[in-house]
Amino acid sequence: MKAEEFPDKYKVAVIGSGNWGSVAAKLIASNTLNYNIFHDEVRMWVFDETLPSGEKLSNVINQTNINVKYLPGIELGRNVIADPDLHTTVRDANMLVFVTPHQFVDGVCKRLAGKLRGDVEAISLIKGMEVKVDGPHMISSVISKQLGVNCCVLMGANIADEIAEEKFSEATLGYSENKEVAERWARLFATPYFAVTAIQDVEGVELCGTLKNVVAIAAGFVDGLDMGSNSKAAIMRIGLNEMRAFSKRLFPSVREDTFFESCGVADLIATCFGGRNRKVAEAFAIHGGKRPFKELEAEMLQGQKLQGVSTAKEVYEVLESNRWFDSFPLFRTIHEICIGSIPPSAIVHYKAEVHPSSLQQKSVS
Ligand SMILES: NC(=O)c1ccc[n+]([C@@H]2O[C@H](COP(=O)([O-])OP(=O)(O)OC[C@H]3O[C@@H](n4cnc5c(N)ncnc54)[C@H](O)[C@@H]3O)[C@@H](O)[C@H]2O)c1
Ligand SMILES: O=P(O)(O)OC[C@H](O)CO
Repeated sequence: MKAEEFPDKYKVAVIGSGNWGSVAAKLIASNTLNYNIFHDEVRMWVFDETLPSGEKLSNVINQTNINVKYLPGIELGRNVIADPDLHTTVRDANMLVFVTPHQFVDGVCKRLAGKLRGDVEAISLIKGMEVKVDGPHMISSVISKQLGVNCCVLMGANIADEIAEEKFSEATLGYSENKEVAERWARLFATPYFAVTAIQDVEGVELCGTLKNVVAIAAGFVDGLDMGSNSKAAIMRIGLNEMRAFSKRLFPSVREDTFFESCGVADLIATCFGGRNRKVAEAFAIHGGKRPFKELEAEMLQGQKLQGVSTAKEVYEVLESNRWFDSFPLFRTIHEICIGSIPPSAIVHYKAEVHPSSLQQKSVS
């Protein structure tokens, strides 16, 4: 079925083919076959690479229907077509799913600007933010502004490998205005094992997904130091409070109940127990902070990317430029540990600091 033969049907393209990108393509591909409103074919952009066998990853995906590097052992669906060319991937599409690691999205958008259909809707599955000279920018707004498109977000307690095996999980779809568009996205993703709830709070949903990766780094430090469950629970509680306070300072419109959706407390729990950020941060602490994250990431994740370390830096830059350090001691400490300024054990000592301002309160005039 060619897109030009059925102009009224929605045509989906997935931009990104890592661990979560491949699972997203699998979920979507099952639904484009199920629902008549979508074209069957799902084109997935592959940032191509040569495998140890000498073959191109995109060719192997098309021959085997499996992303052998980022999601081995899982069939994506025969209607998923891997495409190493970004422009042919999006050429006919009017539903674009962005799912690259966050550090690459700016470059991808620059290449796409002016090359899209006029009726494009976008959704971001990317957990991260960008800090530019004029301040922080959520990834959905980078996509929105650079491409002139509306952009929803989909976040949640979604460890990709578990969803690939069709184990039940939930996700939160954040939208700003158009409920009909949000419902179309929900229909594209939802399956009996992947429950999607749409809420009108795009910034809140995206900030939850972004900031929980920073807290997961702290949870990994606690695990690496073998501090036990009480310390880990304390770090997660303090982290959730800082997530909420930071989100509300950036966007006062962020809704309180968003933190109780899958994108909030549930993703925090999933990531602090089962995620890659936790795992690599644990190794960092076991090595006493002596082996840099970049080295551990390359060794342990085999091409998959951490988001929490760079997000911790981006959050730190926001705290610094706004003089917010006093209100976010955990976020501040996490970044300082990541860059080696203080040891991993500082993760539970930051609260013991005595600030000059607290001493002043006791002085008698
Ligand atoms: N993996 C998960 O469990 C999971 C779940 C939910 C959300 N997410 C989020 O989804 C986003 C994507 O994560 P992922 O797991 O699909 O990716 P990943 O961690 O598997 O990253 C690897 C991908 O990055 C690509 N890449 C490498 N260099 C590139 C470049 N210069 N330009 C463009 N692409 C390049 C690789 O080709 C590969 O597709 C992240 O923001 C992540 O936080 C991940
Ligand atoms: O593996 P992580 O730490 O990147 O986390 C994966 C997902 O974001 C969990 O929802």
